[in-house]
Amino acid sequence: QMASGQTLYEQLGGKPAITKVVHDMIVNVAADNRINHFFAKTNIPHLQMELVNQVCEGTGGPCKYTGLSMQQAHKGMKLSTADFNALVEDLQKSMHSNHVPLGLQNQLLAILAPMEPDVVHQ
Ligand code: HEM
Repeated sequence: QMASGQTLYEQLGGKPAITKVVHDMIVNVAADNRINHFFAKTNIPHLQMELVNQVCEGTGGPCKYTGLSMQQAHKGMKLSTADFNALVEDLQKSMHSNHVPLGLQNQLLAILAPMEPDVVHQ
């Protein structure tokens, strides 16, 4: 998405801002009893690094996501749409507290939403 010649990556504030939003989302997930059990054995710094690169690349930034496919990454977790929506809420809370404008929030969510079929019921 280009608006006023800027990528969504640039409009979000680049890698520092994306790193902050992803970090605070993970903090929200850790406090979210609906879904935090899924992350009990997860290497959180690694997950954060992968997520930042994924969001950076997906929004037009100069990064390369090197992790697993979304289907592979969530295989065997048997995630539901409710789990997916809980994580999205935790991301929205993070974007809100980091003062990401609603239009940009919705653009990022529109990039993530199509991944749902690869994440849930795997
Ligand atoms: C659009 C939504 C989502 C995206 C973009 C996403 C992205 C990712 C990425 C990039 C990884 C790292 C893959 C790797 O290590 O190579 C990952 C791992 C993981 N995801 Fe997601 N994810 C999403 C939804 C969810 C949901 C809804 C849950 C659970 C409620 C979840 C739980 C996990 C867990 C537990 C891991 C770590 C697995 C491990 O310990 O290695 N994800 N995800």
